[in-house]
Amino acid sequence: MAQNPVRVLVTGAAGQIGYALVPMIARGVLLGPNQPVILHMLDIPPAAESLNGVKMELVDAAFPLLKGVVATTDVVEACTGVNIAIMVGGFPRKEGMERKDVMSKNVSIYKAQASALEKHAAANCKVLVVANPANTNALILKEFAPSIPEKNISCLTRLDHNRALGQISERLNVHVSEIKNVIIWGNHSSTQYPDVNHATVKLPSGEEKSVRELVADDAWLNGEFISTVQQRGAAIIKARKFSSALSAASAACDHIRDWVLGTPEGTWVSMGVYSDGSYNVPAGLIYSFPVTCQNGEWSIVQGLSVDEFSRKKLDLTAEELTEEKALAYSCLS
Ligand SMILES: NC(=O)C1=CN([C@@H]2O[C@H](COP(=O)(O)OP(=O)(O)OC[C@H]3O[C@@H](n4cnc5c(N)ncnc54)[C@H](O)[C@@H]3O)[C@@H](O)[C@H]2O)C=CC1
Ligand SMILES: O=C([O-])CC(=O)C(=O)O
Repeated sequence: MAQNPVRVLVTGAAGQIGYALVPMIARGVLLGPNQPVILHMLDIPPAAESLNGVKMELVDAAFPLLKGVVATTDVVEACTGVNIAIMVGGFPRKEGMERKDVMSKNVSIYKAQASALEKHAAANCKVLVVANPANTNALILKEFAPSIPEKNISCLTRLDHNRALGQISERLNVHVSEIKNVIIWGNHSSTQYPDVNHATVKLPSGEEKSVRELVADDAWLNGEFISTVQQRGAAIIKARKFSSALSAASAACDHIRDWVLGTPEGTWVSMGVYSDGSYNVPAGLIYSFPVTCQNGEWSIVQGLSVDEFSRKKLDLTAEELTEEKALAYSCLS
């Protein structure tokens, strides 16, 4: 029997990530090749014409899985009945703006969109926030949508996770699919901590070996590797003059797909989720942890050892998130 279509909201759909993301969703990259979808696309009125152009291209692409498109500048229409919400729309930092100015704009956007989702989305809607500052936007969304379970609100750090896999793959000359269990801890910012202490590589013999052992260069792993992943977004902006879009869209699909369909046995991924105090990370932050997913629910992987070097890095990125949270709250008052 044909499956009912899933309604997927993409905000900021006329932007760069939106343009890369909506065809991936319509092709089945998000939810698999048998799951029909209806796309809801939201943008702001100045982008309405461009948004309509994206809708025209979706029609022209004649995607077999795409059962409908709602393209709108009305947040209520956009949120109505959605099962999955990918929040890409936001206010970017512009020349001469202070951090607080950007935070203040995004706090009011995420507050308003939280209310619309809470009132109009389908029950059990899963939310992924991509727009920066992603962790704190997700936290504001959670605060202003109290009836959406905190388990259903997350932010994107899968791009950083994939970037870490990419760096190890290049260094060891092994395919990314043979590497697993890197971790991104903390904020989607330059304080994030890409951690390979539990990561392994599957060798052609079938044996699994630790990344640290195979790289055999702690100075690189504790130095250049970390800073390369932390600064990758900035390096892409320098090279392309625009921020990452195709890799961000692809990571958003990876995040939702694993959340809904589950992570493979023995493998974890990184997701920004509401901290319950695991690993002594302050409760009440949206913080990136290693998670496994089953039956549409994530759980934080417990019991991993954290050495002194890592502890400092986990704390540093938590401190930044605590400061961001305070700044966001000061914008509300
Ligand atoms: N978490 C992550 O890994 C990553 C996050 N990002 C962030 O994703 C966001 C989007 O990036 P791009 O697509 O490159 O930006 P973009 O500027 O090309 O697109 C953003 C879109 O959002 C729209 N928008 C602005 N306010 C809105 C609102 N209130 N409601 C709905 N739409 C609204 C804009 O009109 C624009 O079309 C940025 O905040 C960027 O920093 C980018 C890459 C990776
Ligand atoms: O830095 C940016 O604006 C884009 C971003 O989040 C990333 O590429 O990780």
